[in-house]
Amino acid sequence: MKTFEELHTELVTKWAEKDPSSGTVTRLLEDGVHGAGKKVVEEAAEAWMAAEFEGKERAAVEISQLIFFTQVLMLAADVSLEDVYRHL
Ligand SMILES: N=c1c2ncn([C@@H]3O[C@H](COP(=O)(O)OP(=O)(O)OP(=O)(O)O)[C@@H](O)[C@H]3O)c2ncn1[C@@H]1O[C@H](COP(=O)(O)O)[C@@H](O)[C@H]1O
Repeated sequence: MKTFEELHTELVTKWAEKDPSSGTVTRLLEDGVHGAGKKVVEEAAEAWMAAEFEGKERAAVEISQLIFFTQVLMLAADVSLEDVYRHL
């Protein structure tokens, strides 16, 4: 288990190092902002459907994917946690 911030720190580090063992880094290099953005939209729809029709556990899984791909989009767009938190 990890928190939002812990996942973010891990992804930022792997992205900065262009860690070749990271599937996230590999995918981001291939797909960029466009690919990450499409995944956010896809996972948002899946999270909505799971929450409405599939119960709490499935909703939690899909929301975790939405969080992950939101963080991937942040990396792709060079948006930091501070950039986001400033607006909360
Ligand atoms: N939390 C995640 C995570 N959630 C989802 N995914 C990726 O997203 C995929 C799920 O997306 P989909 O359901 O759309 O699966 P898909 O069918 O393969 O995707 P498409 O065909 O749509 O492209 C998984 O197969 C993973 O590749 C994740 N990949 C990594 N993490 C975490 O990110 C960190 C870094 O991981 P690495 O990059 O693997 O080192 C670690 O803490 C991991 O636990």
